[in-house]
Amino acid sequence: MSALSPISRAACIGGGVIGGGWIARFLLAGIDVKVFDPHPEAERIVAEVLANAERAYGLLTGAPLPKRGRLTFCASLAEAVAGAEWVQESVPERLDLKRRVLAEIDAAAPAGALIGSSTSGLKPSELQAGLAHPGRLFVAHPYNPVYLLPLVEIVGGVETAPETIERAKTVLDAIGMKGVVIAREIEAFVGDRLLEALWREALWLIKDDICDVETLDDVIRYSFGLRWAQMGLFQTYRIAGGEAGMRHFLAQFGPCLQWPWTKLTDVVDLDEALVEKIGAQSDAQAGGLSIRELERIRDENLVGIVQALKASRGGEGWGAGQLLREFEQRLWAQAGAPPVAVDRAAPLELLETRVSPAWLDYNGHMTEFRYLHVFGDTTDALLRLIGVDLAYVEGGHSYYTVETHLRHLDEAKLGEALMCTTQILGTDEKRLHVFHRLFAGPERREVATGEHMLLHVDSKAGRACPAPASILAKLNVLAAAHAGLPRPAEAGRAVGAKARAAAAE
Ligand SMILES: NC(=O)C1=CN([C@@H]2O[C@H](COP(=O)(O)OP(=O)(O)OC[C@H]3O[C@@H](n4cnc5c(N)ncnc54)[C@H](O)[C@@H]3O)[C@@H](O)[C@H]2O)C=CC1
Ligand SMILES: C[N+](C)(C)CC(=O)CC(=O)[O-]
Repeated sequence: MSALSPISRAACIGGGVIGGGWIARFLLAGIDVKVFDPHPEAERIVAEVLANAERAYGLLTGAPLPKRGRLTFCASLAEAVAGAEWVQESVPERLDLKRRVLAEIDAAAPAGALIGSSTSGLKPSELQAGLAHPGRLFVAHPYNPVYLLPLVEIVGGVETAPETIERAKTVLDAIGMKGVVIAREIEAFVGDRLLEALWREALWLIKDDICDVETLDDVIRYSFGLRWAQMGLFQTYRIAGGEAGMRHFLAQFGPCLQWPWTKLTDVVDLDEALVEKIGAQSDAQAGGLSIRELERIRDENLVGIVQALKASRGGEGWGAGQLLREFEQRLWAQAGAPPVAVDRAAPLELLETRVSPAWLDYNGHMTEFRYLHVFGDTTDALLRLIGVDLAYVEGGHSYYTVETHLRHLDEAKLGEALMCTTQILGTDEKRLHVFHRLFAGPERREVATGEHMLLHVDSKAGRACPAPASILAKLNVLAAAHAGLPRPAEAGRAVGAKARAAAAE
């Protein structure tokens, strides 16, 4: 596969919550990562974050991700940054420490390397002061978990070169992230300005016993938290203004800002009593779940939300879901044909995926139409194998499925590995008759079969037509290899009538 990213080597300095997330993000984009973190348990911590990230990606997408990059832990910062094209600093949020570490990075990194800081609020101009090469330093402020949330605020300081910002954005966009360039540097940029305001107000509400932490979180997650994931603030309020939109909203609710509704500018005193109060309420709220367990629940929820957004607007996608759709399209376009032997007398192993949270129904298992989804993806893999790829489809021809027979044999549960095989039952110049078997879990239980008849079509004319010799030649190799296989006993049930009629046109 051709490279997904314009870079292939990154260094991560600091491998904690955010550094670990960056490491996973880079590795899963096929980028080799060298890490320096003096913490004695850095390798274990990173391995746990990476395991969660791989699990989340398995749930997030069935698109063919590039081969995972190589992870190396280094004994020194200089060793880690040697050869790196992007160095990401994620050490604790202290100006003196960051300046010292960034100076070391600047001295040791290759001349062309980009240097991003994960700082949540320190201005890039303060971070780059005194560096020998300040032009390549910028803030790349991500959101936790970095491997799932796509946003990175890109902030340049007074000495950052415009070309640095451009290059950073290009790399982030290529690996499925959304690099948003912040026009002017301020402390805490945009995201944390907003979050800090909410956070300050929340602390007052707890201190003043207006509610406990669980009630406060419920108020967010059952209401505006759901809205924010898909439309942010201003577009949400535009709709809340009714038919007159934003202007009416401002006229009606603007004056409230002068009322004593908020305490925003006062900072609560986080004394021992308040820290203990919040800590105890938070412990009770967690109900015994560990941080790693909470992370996995969070990740499943985020995956479900992004997938719902991917299905929005009739499948075009919206917001973070549209970004995922576009990323997956690039992955599929680069994927090429699946790496399988076409002349073996055995069903083809064309697809491996996992049961995603968004695929479950009220019975707690994979819902019925997702079986067709998986079989459809398998058919697409078969089509790419015979040369029916995106370019072929854009050229005006394709195969359309005209008849399907599904059999549901067993349940597939959340997160289970799925594997699909395909046997060619018959072909001619217009028809392609296939039989898929879907297996779940490590023991490969057969959970479904799908029998499908496809017709080669001229998509502009909307009618069946013979496939060209180049496609038929590949198809015939497969069909010949499968000709000696026993025909599945379940095949042939009421499949074929519609296709026969259409093929005869
Ligand atoms: N935790 C969060 O939600 C977010 C944090 N950030 C930013 O990311 C940065 C890191 O924060 P976290 O990952 O949360 O902190 P953390 O405490 O989880 O991780 C910091 C890591 O840096 C390592 N470290 C300390 N000194 C080092 C040095 N000299 N060289 C290399 N590694 C060193 C520590 O061993 C630790 O593993 C901060 O600037 C923070 O503001 C940004 C977005 C969100
Ligand atoms: C708390 N925080 C300031 C470190 C948070 C962030 O910077 C972004 C996030 O992930 O919420």
